[in-house]
Amino acid sequence: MFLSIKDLKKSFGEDEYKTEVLKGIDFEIEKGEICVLLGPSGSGKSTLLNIIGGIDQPDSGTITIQGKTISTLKEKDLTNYRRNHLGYVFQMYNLISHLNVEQNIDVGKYLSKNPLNKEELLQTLGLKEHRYKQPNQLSGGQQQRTSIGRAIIKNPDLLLCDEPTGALDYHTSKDILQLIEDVNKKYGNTIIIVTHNDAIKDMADRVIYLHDGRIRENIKNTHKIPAKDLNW
Ligand SMILES: Nc1ncnc2c1ncn2[C@@H]1O[C@H](COP(=O)(O)OP(=O)(O)OP(=O)(O)O)[C@@H](O)[C@H]1O
Repeated sequence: MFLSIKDLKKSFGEDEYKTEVLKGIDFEIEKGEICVLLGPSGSGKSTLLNIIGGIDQPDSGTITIQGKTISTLKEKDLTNYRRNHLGYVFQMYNLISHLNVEQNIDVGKYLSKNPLNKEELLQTLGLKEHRYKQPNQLSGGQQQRTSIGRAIIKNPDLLLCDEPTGALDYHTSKDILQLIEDVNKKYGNTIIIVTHNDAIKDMADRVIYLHDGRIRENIKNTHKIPAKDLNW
């Protein structure tokens, strides 16, 4: 199994201010799967993604990725884990404003021992003719393409996407979802997408519904459809 999560718990605050956000999460993801994480606002999706991404620590429980338990790693090993295995895509792109498209993608490249070919990736991303533009000269979709490029150039085993289409209109969202699908097909990365958009579940291999800090449903989708055919 590529990713295995067992009895993961997390709370914030103390004593009477304590909120249990994850109340015992168990699931597994196979290598190369696209997993969509759905659930109402406040159900714990981002908290779970941040723990898998090594940005936050659980109170208890284990996360194992390719046989390595990451939930007990110390800071230095956690940094190496993030650097060598993870890519992160956020709703708000988080590009560096004074760097152009290519330089922003290079930020990811420098972090890797084994980066993908940049020319080929720029082609896949549809960014070749925009490579010398700065973020403020790009549309939202082009900015998100750049941020996916930055995350994917190091060829991470695991790509974590937190509301990757949250700031985009319908057509641009579908473009970005198709790009995520292309990347998954071409490079075989395992992908977790957190979203409020229920329609995205149809392109996933696995759909997990969180509700109030617990998994309400964990479904293997055997009839997934191409991102271009999604409708909402
Ligand atoms: N650093 C923190 N300190 C205190 N409470 C937090 C912290 N991070 C998250 N929470 C709380 O944990 C709960 C779950 O938040 P989380 O962001 O994981 O939910 P979510 O399902 O991603 O929500 P949304 O869909 O609105 O982004 C919320 O009640 C939130 O207020």
